[in-house]
Amino acid sequence: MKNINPTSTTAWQELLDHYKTAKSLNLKEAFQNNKNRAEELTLTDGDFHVDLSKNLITKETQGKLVDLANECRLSDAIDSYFGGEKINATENRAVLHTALRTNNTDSPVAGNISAAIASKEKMFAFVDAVNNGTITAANGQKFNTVVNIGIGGSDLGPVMIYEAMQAYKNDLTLHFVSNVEGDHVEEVLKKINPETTLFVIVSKSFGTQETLTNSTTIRNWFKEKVNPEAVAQHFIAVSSNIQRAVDFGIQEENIFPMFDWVGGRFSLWSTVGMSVALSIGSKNFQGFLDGAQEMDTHFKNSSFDKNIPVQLALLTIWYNNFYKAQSEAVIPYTQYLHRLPAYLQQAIMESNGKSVDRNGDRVTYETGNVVWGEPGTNSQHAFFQLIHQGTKLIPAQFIAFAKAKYNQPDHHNKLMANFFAQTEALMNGKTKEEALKDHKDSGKTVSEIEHLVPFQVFEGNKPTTTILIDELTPQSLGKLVAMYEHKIFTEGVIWNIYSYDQWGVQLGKVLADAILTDIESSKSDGHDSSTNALLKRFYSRNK
Ligand SMILES: O=P(O)(O)OC[C@H]1O[C@H](O)[C@H](O)[C@@H](O)[C@@H]1O
Repeated sequence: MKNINPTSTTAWQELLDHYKTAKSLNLKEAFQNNKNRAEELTLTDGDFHVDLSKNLITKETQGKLVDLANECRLSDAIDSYFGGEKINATENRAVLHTALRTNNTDSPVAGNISAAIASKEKMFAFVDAVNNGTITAANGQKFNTVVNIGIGGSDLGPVMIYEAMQAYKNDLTLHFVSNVEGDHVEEVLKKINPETTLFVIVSKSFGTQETLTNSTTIRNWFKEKVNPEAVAQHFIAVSSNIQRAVDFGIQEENIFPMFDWVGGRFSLWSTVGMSVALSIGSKNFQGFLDGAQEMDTHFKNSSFDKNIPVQLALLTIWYNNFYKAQSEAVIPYTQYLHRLPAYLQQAIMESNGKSVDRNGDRVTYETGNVVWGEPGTNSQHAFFQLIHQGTKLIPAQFIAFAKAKYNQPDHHNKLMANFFAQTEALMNGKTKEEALKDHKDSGKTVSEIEHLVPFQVFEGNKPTTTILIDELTPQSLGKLVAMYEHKIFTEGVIWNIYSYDQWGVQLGKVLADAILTDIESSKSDGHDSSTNALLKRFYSRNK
């Protein structure tokens, strides 16, 4: 991939100029002045309807942002991405999570795709056998519980999908143990019957402290509760480090390989999805992969002005680098997606939280957007106040599904009414006149009204993107997640950073190990005075 500093492009300079006038865009007026605005700024792909028109852009802005993508050679970068070039240059690896969801082996990465298919088939054979009772617990009973032991990409994706796919799950109950906190593991062990539980240890490296600590504790507990011989039937592993998994005591046939060309935070399509596949069945898991493939095709083949991930990424660049927005919100209007923001936090912030460009130089512009969110309508009763009336610009993506899973029209209509009302209200705000009107016949005095009105005026003009999808299914969920993956990729290309390493996380691991050695010998004098005092306090109170 070419190393192009985005700020040195002509398009960037033009965007800087354009911003001087564009920043006074008033959305309400823009809609009044252009009856076709919604149509002109809406993108569709099958069941996805993505309305960008309530954003602080015009067709001209969009054109200039597309020029930026072209100058940054996004097209070549997409070819390198799907073509298996080692775009994760600092780790000398290709980035091929897209190879996990295609059956088309007529591709420059046919070898990777064939390996992915073989590994998926092994996973599906196991999933089907557990689901139909061919593979059983050591006592011959059907497994009724699965515990996924993993962290980061080996946890957040599977949890998010499991929660999202509740309407598709079978009678297996899943639990997730991720945090190294002993209390987390204890709380899960309290709820399960080891005799009918399958434990899935998920660790790409099989070297992550939290996962190995939890796995060891659970295995010891299991040996005591059941018997040591039964470990072979009750513990399986997903890893790219087969040897370490074997050394841990997992039978080789129960190790499901993953590949070094799939990054942890993009691995939910691989055998990392084992627990989820067990719970929704292989057919639904295949639907999830198929949906992602639909988005891959859309991303590869659509012109940039009609390309959903590209346009979403360009909006992020526009707000982040020109409006200087600090964060963006993702608000799914369904409880099923309550873990989507947490999942996206890793995918987005671990990928693009970088301050060094591809030449190894410190960037001179903002990268990596902060992302956060919670489901609507709950979040309306929590942090929406700040989006409506705070001082910060928080562009928000609103996601909803036209069709609900259960026939509760009263609920669904109310949910959707809120969904539409919020983006409209964020855009329109409330003028002084409108606020005054609300007090008509209120019985309040003029001075009481005048005192209140300034607090009840909303500036409006708050940007939102509406993503309206037909229905939450394995297919549409896969498509949605892939949409964000390609958005992340596009941002990384334009920011000229490496999106697929995470050296900052490694540093945290090393430092924790050093302090652990101190804690194990009750040492509290090797650090700064704050850390030394905190260690002392911990020793004295942990009794
Ligand atoms: O799957 P593992 O090798 O155990 O890694 C788990 C996690 O470790 C680190 O936190 C990485 O930054 C994550 O990207 C990864 O998902």
